[in-house]
Order: sequence, then C-alpha cells, then structure tokens
Amino acid sequence: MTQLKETAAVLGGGSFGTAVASILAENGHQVRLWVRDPETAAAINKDRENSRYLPGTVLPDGVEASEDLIHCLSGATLVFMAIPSKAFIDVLRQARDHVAAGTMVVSCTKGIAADGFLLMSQLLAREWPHTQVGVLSGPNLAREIVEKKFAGTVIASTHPELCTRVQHALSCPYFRVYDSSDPYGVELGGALKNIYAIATGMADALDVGDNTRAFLITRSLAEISRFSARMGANPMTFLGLAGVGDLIVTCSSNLSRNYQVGYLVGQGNTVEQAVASLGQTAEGVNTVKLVAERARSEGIYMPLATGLYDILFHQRPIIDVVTALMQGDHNHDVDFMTGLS
Ligand SMILES: NC(=O)C1=CN([C@@H]2O[C@H](COP(=O)(O)OP(=O)(O)OC[C@H]3O[C@@H](n4cnc5c(N)ncnc54)[C@H](OP(=O)(O)O)[C@@H]3O)[C@@H](O)[C@H]2O)C=CC1
Ligand SMILES: O=C(CO)COP(=O)(O)O
Repeated sequence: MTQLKETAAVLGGGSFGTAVASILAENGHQVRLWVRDPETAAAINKDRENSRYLPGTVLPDGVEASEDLIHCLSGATLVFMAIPSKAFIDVLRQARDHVAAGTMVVSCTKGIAADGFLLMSQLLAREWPHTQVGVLSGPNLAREIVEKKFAGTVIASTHPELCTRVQHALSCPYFRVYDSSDPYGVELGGALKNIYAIATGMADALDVGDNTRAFLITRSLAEISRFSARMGANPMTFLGLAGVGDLIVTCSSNLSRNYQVGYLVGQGNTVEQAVASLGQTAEGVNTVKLVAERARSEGIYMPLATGLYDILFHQRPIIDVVTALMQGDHNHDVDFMTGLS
C-alpha cells in the first residue's frame, strides 16, 4: 500500500518539536519547523543542527526551519504543537486564520493553562474549533528519540482517523505509536507526572534510598489517578505509556528537565535559581502550583503535590513535609478505583 505523504507543520523548535520534525522527515514527509527567531531558523537550515536544544544531532534534510508562521502552515495536512503551555494560547491566536478547516492538529505539550485550568487540547478545541484535535504523550525524552533509541508513545483522540494518520506518519523502526480514545486522560498523565519528577529529583539529591524512590513514584501514581478520576478521566489510562510509562522515565532520568529542577532544589537552590540555570522548559513548576491550588479548593487528597508546592513557593522545609507525610493518618494502598478515597 502506498503511504500517504503528509505536509507537516511543527510549531515550536525546542527539543521536542525538533525531535518530532526529525522523525517525520525521516519517514519521507515534508516538514516545516516553526521557530520564532529568524537567526535560529537560518542556523538550523545551514548547520542541519538545533544547536541550542539538541546540540550534536544532525537533522534530516527534509526538515525546513522557518520563522514565517504562514509559510509553515500553508498546505499543512498535519500540525504538531510543541510550544510550552505558557505560550500556547498566544501561538494559537497568531496562527488561527492560517489553519485550514479539517486540519488534524496534535498537541505534544505537557502542561496546563492557568486560564480556566484547561489542557492544551481544550484550548485547541476552543480556539481552533474548525480542526480535529489529538494529543501525543508518552515516555519520550527528546534526546533519546533523536538518538533513535527504541521508544513508544500514545496518540489519543476522539477521531479514530486522526490516530491512524499519526500512527502512519510517526511510526518507524525505533518509534512505536499506540492509540487511545481517552485524550483527556493521556494529556493529564503527561502534565501531572512533571510534578512528581521534580519531587523525585529532589529526593535523589537528598540521597534517599531505592525503597524511598519506589514509594514516592508509586504514591505519585496514586495521586495522579485520584486527581484525574475526580476530574473525569478514566483511571485505567494511567496504567499505559502516557501514565506509568512517562512517570517512570521522567522520575528516573537526569535527561528530564523537571527532574533536574528538583535535583537543583534538593541541593539547596531556590526554584527560581533552578529554572534559570536550566534554561529550558520545566512544565511541572507551573503545573504544581495549579494542581495544588485545585486540590485544596476541591478537597482532593494530594499530599505530595501540595507538599511540593509549599516547599517550592512557601519555603516550607523539606523535612517538615516529609515528616507530615510519614506521620499522616493511616491510609489505603490502592484507593482510586475502589471508592475508598
Ligand atoms: N523535551 C522533551 O523531551 C519533551 C517535551 N515535551 C513537551 O513539549 C513542550 C515543549 O517542550 P520542549 O520542546 O522540550 O521545550 P524547550 O524548552 O526545549 O523549547 C521551547 C521552544 O518553544 C519556543 N517558545 C517559547 N515561547 C514561545 C513563544 N511565545 N512563541 C513561540 N515559540 C516559543 C522556544 O523558542 P525560543 O528558543 O525562541 O525561546 C523553543 O523553541 C513542553 O510542554 C514539554 O513538556 C513532550 C515530550 C518530551
Ligand atoms: O515529557 C518528557 C519525557 O516523556 C520530558 O520530560 P521533561 O520535560 O521533564 O524533560
């Protein structure tokens, strides 16, 4: 069967946008990568490298970088959004009139918008109602993807035909794409795990034991599932790549920027110092604020997220949070699917 060749636009030329663009180009699709800075676009095209975000990686010839948003979107059959959540809505508004009706749009962004506690697919549905929307999420560290290390991901949408198109567009010998019909759960998993990657990075900087790390990651999953079930997502989704899978990689890899922020805070830096020294996106810093506030206002028991929020933004000593966690009321192990919470 002849494979459909897509005209793809990837908006956002940071680490992940560049990784997605590389796979698409290697699969023979036409790819335009939108970056806002003309010098960056010119350097990517000339050097075949994104030297700020993925230094040392040769980009396939099929990736054309451009600062011209209209050019990137012209004739696009598939659009991938890899813009950090804090800038997502601005880019949607800049681009709105240049996206054709019926275009398939996939968010790769793992964050939550402060405005209305909306996920990116919800912003897309609101701002670009003439498109079909999906979300891509899973254990997908950009650096490992461009190094062609085997990885799996999830494309989730209420439009099955979008899932099929994205599976064809992105699947290759080192990247396997599973589908899901629960975009909300898949997207929440990707956003929430960043909180716990910060917590685990912090714990590792404090040289906790292996039991402690397993304890922390497992209770993180309990919190993610409890919160998501209350928000209306299917808790079973968190057993998949976009839940457990992404939680494991982000909480255990020092390639994760959220983990790195946590590690720096665990070493005694403030969260502002940690973010400044990272110089890249760590979505969890904003997400923990939104989720902790939401958990408190809705009465959802999330001691890890609220404890982390207090450490990062209210200078609460780490030891106080840990002591409170260890000495809290006796509790159930798995509660979120059994109605025990
Ligand atoms: N990196 C990874 O391994 C993965 C990341 N993700 C998710 O992808 C999203 C993007 O992350 P990632 O690529 O890593 O981020 P990076 O920090 O690597 O890059 C951010 C990119 O967004 C651009 N950008 C920032 N603000 C704006 C704006 N206002 N208008 C236009 N462009 C803007 C930056 O441009 P400039 O350089 O000009 O500032 C840069 O190209 C995040 O939500 C992240 O969670 C998902 C899976 C894996
Ligand atoms: O989402 C990721 C891996 O799946 C990347 O995590 P970081 O944003 O923490 O680097």
